[in-house]
Amino acid sequence: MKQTGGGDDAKRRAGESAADIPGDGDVVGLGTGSTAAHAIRELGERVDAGLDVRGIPTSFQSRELAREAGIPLTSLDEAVPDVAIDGADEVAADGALIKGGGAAHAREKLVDSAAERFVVVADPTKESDRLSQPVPVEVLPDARAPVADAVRSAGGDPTLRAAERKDGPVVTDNGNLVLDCKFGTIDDPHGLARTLSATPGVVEHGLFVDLVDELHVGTDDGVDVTRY
Ligand SMILES: O=C(CO)[C@H](O)[C@H](O)COP(=O)(O)O
Repeated sequence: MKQTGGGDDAKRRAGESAADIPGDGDVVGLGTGSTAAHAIRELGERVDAGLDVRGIPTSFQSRELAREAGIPLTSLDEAVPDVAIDGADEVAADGALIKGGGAAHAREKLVDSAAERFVVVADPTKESDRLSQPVPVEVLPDARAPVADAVRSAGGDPTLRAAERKDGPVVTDNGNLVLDCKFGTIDDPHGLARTLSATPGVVEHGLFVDLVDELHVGTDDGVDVTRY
């Protein structure tokens, strides 16, 4: 069941709690979204105070934030992340996630799955018994129609994500489009993840299964930590 108690304070508590994790010498995957942004800003404060870390951003947004926060950057070509800190749109009881509300899930999955330890930061509104939010699917621009057909065949209802401040679709940092695919309650996230991954033209989908090591949920007065 969905929880109440969200809001920016809860997100900040979660982000600051996760920013406690990296130690000197660590490489940190920097997630995307408003909750991960709190972690990035807090990490920046710690870098200012002498912490020696390097960040690997998961999006244009997290790169900009990290630069502003003064976090030195590196890439997956140079280093393996010791820890990745990232947000989520929905977190199931077993730690399965839906991500991609910011259309950054392709690079997020790349960085988060490469990390030795993947830490999710969230507020209580993201928690759910079973996943039921639409699944964002990043597609090559030419693949929009065939992927939409494949999603329908898999029982989903795809909608091309529209941009809010321009006419036309959202274009990802990778130059692709996003289909938000409603499947209702997802009974078999592993099976659906396999089906989407095997569909030609799909760059990446927002189902993150068996990836999370730790969940930090900010509450009204603290942070609940779950380890998987
Ligand atoms: O997956 C994401 C971006 O692609 C974000 O992590 C997700 O949308 C959560 O965002 P927020 O912390 O702002 O609620």
